[in-house]
Amino acid sequence: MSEVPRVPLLIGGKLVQSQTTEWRDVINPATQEVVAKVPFATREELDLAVSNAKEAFKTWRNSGQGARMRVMLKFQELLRANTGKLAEMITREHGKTLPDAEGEIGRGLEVVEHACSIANLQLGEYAENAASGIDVYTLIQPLGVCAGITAFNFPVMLPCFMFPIAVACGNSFVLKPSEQDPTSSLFLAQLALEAGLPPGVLNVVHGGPDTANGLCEHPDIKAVSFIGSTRVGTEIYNRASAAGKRCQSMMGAKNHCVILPDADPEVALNQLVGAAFGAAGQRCMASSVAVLVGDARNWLPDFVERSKKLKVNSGTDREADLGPLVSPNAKKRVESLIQKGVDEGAKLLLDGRNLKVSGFEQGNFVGPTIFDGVNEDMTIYTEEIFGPVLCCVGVETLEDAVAFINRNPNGNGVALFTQDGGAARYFQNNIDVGQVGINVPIPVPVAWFSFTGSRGSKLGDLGPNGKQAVQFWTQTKTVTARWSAHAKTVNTTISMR
Ligand SMILES: O=CCC(=O)O
Repeated sequence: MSEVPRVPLLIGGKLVQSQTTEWRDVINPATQEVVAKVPFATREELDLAVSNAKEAFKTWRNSGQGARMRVMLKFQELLRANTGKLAEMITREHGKTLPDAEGEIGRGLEVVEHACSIANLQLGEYAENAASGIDVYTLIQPLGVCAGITAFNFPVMLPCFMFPIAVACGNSFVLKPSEQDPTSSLFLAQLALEAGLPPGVLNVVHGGPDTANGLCEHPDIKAVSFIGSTRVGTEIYNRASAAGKRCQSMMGAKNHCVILPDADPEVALNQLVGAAFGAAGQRCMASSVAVLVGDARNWLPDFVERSKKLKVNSGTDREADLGPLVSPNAKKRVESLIQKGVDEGAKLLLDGRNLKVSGFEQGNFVGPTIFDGVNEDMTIYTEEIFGPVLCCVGVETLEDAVAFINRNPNGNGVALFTQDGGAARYFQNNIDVGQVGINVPIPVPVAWFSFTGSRGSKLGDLGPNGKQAVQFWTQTKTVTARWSAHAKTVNTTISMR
């Protein structure tokens, strides 16, 4: 029997085997096969990663912008060339379908492409003669050693939401990917080093809560970015902030999709099927609540029929629409929330429990599940389910829909389907959610716009990507400078008098 591979750490440009005694199994969610073992790094290993990053920062911060952009250009090329290999790693450890994995890599790639133009993004301001003979200008400088802590659901895209812009700005970085699917995140970092990042500029340490807390409290780390659940994100934000660090936590959600009766049903229903059940609902931007306005409520039977047609199978089947959930625990949690929905009186229109997938009987599968008659007090509405479960709510008017959504504490994403421009304009103006889709079900912005989830879905001012990412990973230094006039100029001036 071949031995299960042990996932190394990446410290100072080298892959190193952890000396820890604490290892966890990395499990294929479709088969329960143990595909790797991941270490929970020791405190010494975490410190070593940070000290390597600190050392590397001394020279990397003064490297030319052109040099940093060329590394990113090479990195995007390597990411493209290795998409197939990365996608297989993601599907093996996360479970999502290969097309979903490739889609995720594409979204990560977009951020790397954005980082290729860092010289245009990291520009300061200059005022000549702000006062007579005095110039004022800003330097947009890197912070130092930065850290990223990422969730399991996008093991390539979420790290890409962090380190490419951070290192392109001149920082060094320590990444702690999810211990549930670490292999693709590590390989991603290796590609960045192969592209030309000097040793120590990007390091990877694996682990659990102790490692995350260690990064939040390490005196040599200046900023922490987190993407994951609200519970963990709040803890990370509080710890990192108390330790005096800049922190951004992008967290849980309950994303509503409003369908007006004037929408094109073919478009709206198909898009909602994908947005609610794609990636098995394990994404912070999944549509988890459908708000059906007026007669759009009559479309529910049609929606249920469309949802029944989705194919649930191992992510390696390219025809599959949904793969398994990430772990048996995740499946158990989602199934118990479904039961809670039934117990609390919601109407179960489609039940995805007790699904057996032929050839993958051990997989953590849950099929598309639809509830109608959901109200604001039900647990299936108040909790983020993170599974393929859609809650449906009926309201009379668009104004009712907006009021209903604005009462929800989360503010990650929202969508509206309509053919009425005035309604769309009213909606975008009045909805209190940071990312709005108009006839677009999952409004994750392209990488040159920032990820602007809001309210309960976010802690910290600045989001990943776009201009906000550059602000997050840099500090502005303002210089007020007076130089006495050049001697020759002085003489000329005097002689002209
Ligand atoms: O998980 C967070 C991001 C997304 O859903 O695309």
